[in-house]
Amino acid sequence: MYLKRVELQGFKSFADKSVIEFKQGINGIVGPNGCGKSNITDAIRWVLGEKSAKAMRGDAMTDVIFSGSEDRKPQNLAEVTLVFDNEDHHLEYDANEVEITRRLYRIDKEAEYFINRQPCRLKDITDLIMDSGLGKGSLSIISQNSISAFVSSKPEERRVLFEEAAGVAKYKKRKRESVNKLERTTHNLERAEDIVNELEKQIGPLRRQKEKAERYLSFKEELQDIEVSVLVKMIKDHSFTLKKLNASLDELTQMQATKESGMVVRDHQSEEISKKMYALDQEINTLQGKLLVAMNNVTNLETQKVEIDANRKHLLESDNQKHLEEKIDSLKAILQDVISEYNDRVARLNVLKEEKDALTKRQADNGKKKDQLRKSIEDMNIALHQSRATRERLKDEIENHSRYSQGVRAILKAKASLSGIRGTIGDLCESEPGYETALSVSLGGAHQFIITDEEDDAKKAISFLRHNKAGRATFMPKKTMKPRSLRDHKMVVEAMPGYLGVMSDFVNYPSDIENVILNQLGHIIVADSLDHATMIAKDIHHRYKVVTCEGDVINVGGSLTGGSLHKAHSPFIAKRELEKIEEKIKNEEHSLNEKRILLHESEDLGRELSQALMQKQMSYAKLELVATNKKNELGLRKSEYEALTHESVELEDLSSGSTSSKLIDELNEAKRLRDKLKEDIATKREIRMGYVNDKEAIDSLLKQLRSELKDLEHELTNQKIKKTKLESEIENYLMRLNDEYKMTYEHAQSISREDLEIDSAKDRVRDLRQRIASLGNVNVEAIEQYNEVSSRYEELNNNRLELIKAQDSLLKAIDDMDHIMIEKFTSTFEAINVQFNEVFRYLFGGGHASLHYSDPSNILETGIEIEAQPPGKSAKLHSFSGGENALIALSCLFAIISVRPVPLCILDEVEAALDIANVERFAKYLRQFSDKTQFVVVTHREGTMAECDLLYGATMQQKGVTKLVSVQLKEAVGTNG
Ligand SMILES: Nc1ncnc2c1ncn2[C@@H]1O[C@H](COP(=O)(O)OP(=O)(O)OP(=O)(O)O)[C@@H](O)[C@H]1O
Repeated sequence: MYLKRVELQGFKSFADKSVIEFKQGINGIVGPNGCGKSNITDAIRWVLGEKSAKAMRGDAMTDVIFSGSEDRKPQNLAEVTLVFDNEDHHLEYDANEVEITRRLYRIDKEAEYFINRQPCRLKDITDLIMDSGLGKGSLSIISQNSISAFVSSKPEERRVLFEEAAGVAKYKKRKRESVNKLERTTHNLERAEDIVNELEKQIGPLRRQKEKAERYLSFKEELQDIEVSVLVKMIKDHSFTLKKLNASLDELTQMQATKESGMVVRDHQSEEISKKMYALDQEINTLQGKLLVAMNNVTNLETQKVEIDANRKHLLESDNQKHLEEKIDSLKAILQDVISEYNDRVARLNVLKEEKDALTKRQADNGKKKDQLRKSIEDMNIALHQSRATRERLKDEIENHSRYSQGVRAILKAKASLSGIRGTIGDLCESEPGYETALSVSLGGAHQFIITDEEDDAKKAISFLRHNKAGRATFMPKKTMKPRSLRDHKMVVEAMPGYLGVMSDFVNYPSDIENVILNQLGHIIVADSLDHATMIAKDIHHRYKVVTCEGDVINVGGSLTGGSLHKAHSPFIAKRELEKIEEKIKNEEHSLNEKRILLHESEDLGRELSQALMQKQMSYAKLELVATNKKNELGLRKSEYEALTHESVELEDLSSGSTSSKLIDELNEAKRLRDKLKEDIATKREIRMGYVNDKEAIDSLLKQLRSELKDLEHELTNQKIKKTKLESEIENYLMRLNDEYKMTYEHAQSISREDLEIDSAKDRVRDLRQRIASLGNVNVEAIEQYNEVSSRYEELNNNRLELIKAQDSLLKAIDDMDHIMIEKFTSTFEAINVQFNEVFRYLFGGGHASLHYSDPSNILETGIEIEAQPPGKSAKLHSFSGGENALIALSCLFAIISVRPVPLCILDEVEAALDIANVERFAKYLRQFSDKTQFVVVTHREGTMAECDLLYGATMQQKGVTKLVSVQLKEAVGTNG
């Protein structure tokens, strides 16, 4: 490696661009004082990284910029480039030629550095030349001043040269870096240890808190897992029991109602029977009065007849023949009476038969009527049952929202625990009669939209649905919703045929939700027919929806929707249907009651008819016996008559020829009346007896019913208490699910465990609750805090261990470097020491010199002492002459170069103080080393010039501006001269 070229511009006295080519060997620069020779050495030192303005012989670094002369203006920029031949790659740079440039601007004092024209940092330059022999402290640039100061300088200052020669600068720099690093590492380690200690203090209590929190969370988790399942199971069991209880309650209520209505009916029946019995008693009394009269009448008539019969008997029994005619007449009269009585009985028998037949027929007719009534009551019962089932289904649809989506149902169920939920549009409004279908199609699915008080209520409800995975719902905060209307089109449509109004006109709703209703329905037109609807829609350019009462829709934009509507899907239609079915049930119940009354009447009549028939049959049988007796008597009288008259007579002849006596007719009539009254009284008594039995049966039934009803009421009260208890327990379980676990029952069901044994699960819940309570205050955040602190602790502890490792390896590296440096330094020092003595002896022509460590115990920092004894003199450095000092310094310089050759050495008038003989010796040394070291020598001495391979003469042809020209030795001597 050697310096090929120096290019300067604007640097000190080099105002113009100057290029100085150098060769290997010895390059001399000569010229008169002050013409700028040393500025070249300054330029080289500057590029190689000099940072001291003083070393550059100025006050500030900008002093290196050409400051102007009489004829030239100052310049703003100084730039110097050194071009090195690097074919041997002495400089660790992958190029055969290395250009190093430094530039400085006056105005902003900005410095720029380049290596091979690539911008770089100053450090890159110092790193590049380090250990190349060109670095700071090397022998590359030695001035007259430094030569003369060498001997008198401090031993420690001198050491720098030896270090450079020993090539330990690199290690020293690395050591310095390592030491700095070690300091930083130690500092960091101390800090890390402080923090680690601090964290160790925190981590213990935090760990305990964290473990407590973890126990708490694990208990909580297990508690939730079990308790949710327990609650679900309890709700399920309770609901099942409640369902059964409800069914039983329904049955009991039904029974109660049946018994109550049975009682009312029986009471009424009993009362009716009492009335009838009273009426019968009245009738019987009257009849008995009449019977008494009739019986007296019969007795009177019979007495008269007995007298007549006695007279006749007397006449017949007398033996007087002259009275035979009278006897025959008397017997004939008797016979006629018997015939008359017999005929009367036969006639009465016939009447009784007719009456009996009539009663039998009436009884049969009444029986048929009863059957018909029973049949129609049965049919009406079935119809009523169906109507009631329809009513229950509709009620269930309306009350349990079975048609609503899952999300809407979940919100309505949890309504009590959520704030501001008013209900669905479908629940809150009702249509005017006849507009149910129109309202249904107008709202569509919006009847499920949930109205809330505030927007916040809707947000909370949505987060509730999300948390419980309970589906979706649409919410309409009543304060946020904006009402809609037909605006300017209202006037137009109002005048159109078939326009009935806007949908909201036909809806009843609470006043506070008006905005919501107007938002949904305020802009929907209702028309009376599809034709009119089409016309209206066309006229308003299909801007608004038009609906008809039949449910046809003309949508915004003009599309049409229509057809039949599934009624069950509309809450409004369902409500109307419910009203209708209620009315129907009322009518059916009324008709059923009427039929039941008719049946009772028919049953009563049946009973009366059968009693009357029975009496008739008894009367008939009695009369039949009387008629037979009369017939026998008649035979007897006829025989008596034939015996008396000695002739056979036909009864018809006797009866036709005679007229019945008035008495017999009266008697017959009296007996008929008496028998009739008796029969009537008997019939009425039998009926009354029937009523008595009925009343007794009814009264005993009433008694039984009353007692059963009492039992029923008691049972109902018990079951209602049970029901209330069950409901409140279910409510309580649901609240717990909601409050403690923020869950809907449906969600809880989806995650609950089926495999739990309920009693042991309940025990576990109790146990866990106790454990949680016994934990006291728990800081759940401690887990996060502990994790943070512990990971920080771990990180810092690792860091600390890394730092300790780094510290160890730095210490080892420093130790290694110290060993290398000591080894290199001592070996180099010793070699230089030997050479120093030799060069000294040569330059001084005898004597001896040596180098010593000022502190042998500390090779790494020891200074270098010089001991020199020129021939015949004592060894005291300060007493040497200037020339001797220079010779000693040069001895050392050459000793060093001989041990560790440098590629470039710039010597600025170092031999100025030597005598001619010594200048020559000096020059010879230069020649001796010039094959390994390139010399640039600034000199005034001819002896030196004579050894130069190339000579430059510095001139100032223009005042203050240096120019360099190549000169021959003779010229050079002249120039200096
Ligand atoms: N910034 C600058 N601008 C212009 N000229 C400068 C600047 N700095 C120094 N000089 C001039 O450079 C000259 C000194 O140059 P230098 O020291 O290189 O001379 P020299 O040839 O080595 O002299 P000697 O032989 O006496 O050592 C002075 O005349 C000084 O005015």
